[in-house]
Amino acid sequence: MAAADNMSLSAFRQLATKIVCVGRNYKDHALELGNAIPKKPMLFMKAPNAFLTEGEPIVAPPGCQNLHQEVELAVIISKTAKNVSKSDAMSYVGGYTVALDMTARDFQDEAKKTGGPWLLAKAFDGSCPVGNFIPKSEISDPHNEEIFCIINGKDQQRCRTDVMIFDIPTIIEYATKFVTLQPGDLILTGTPAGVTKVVPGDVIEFGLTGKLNAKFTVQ
Ligand SMILES: CC(=O)CC(=O)C(=O)O
Ligand SMILES: [Mg+2]
Repeated sequence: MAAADNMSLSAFRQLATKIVCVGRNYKDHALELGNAIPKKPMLFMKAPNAFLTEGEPIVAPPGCQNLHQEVELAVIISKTAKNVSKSDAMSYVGGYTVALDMTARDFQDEAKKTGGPWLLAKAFDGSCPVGNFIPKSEISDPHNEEIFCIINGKDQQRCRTDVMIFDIPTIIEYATKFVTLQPGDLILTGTPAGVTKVVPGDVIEFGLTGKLNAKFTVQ
């Protein structure tokens, strides 16, 4: 059995060396922020210092005035993956979770203007709250699920995963040409429309309909 199959959330969190994130993978979200639709997967990275699990508060990075939530289906890698073909890609998946790609939107807007990197906007400590581990066997088709995000009891994001622009095999094939993925690494597959500013006291619930619910509070 591969290393990350059937493991607990805390085990994969300990193994993970990185979180690879796909940007602009849902047309409606790219358009809501005035971005072009990408022709190939747009990748950036967070480090394990970004992980938050339930019970830990979401905290904006110093100086951020516009913190946004982005709910995303996350894929957990089960074995070392380098130059993986699309046809083999799903055998490298050990399970799933749902995560928030917390984004300091003001820092990101500034970086976009100056051509600077997104590190402070996307990879600050605690920028990746994650839900529980969902074993691969519980999801027969990750492109036929619904992700949701509810803020203070109100639906904020809800979308089926079949509309993602680049599917999971395409993302794994593309990413592993450049970056070796290790067991426990996460791929965040991008967010649909509905990102918004969150402030201290907000309660963010998110998950995969019928399969996962997670709840975090902004401090
Ligand atoms: C514009 C973004 O912040 C890209 C991103 O993270 C996404 O999920 O899309
Ligand atoms: Mg994102």
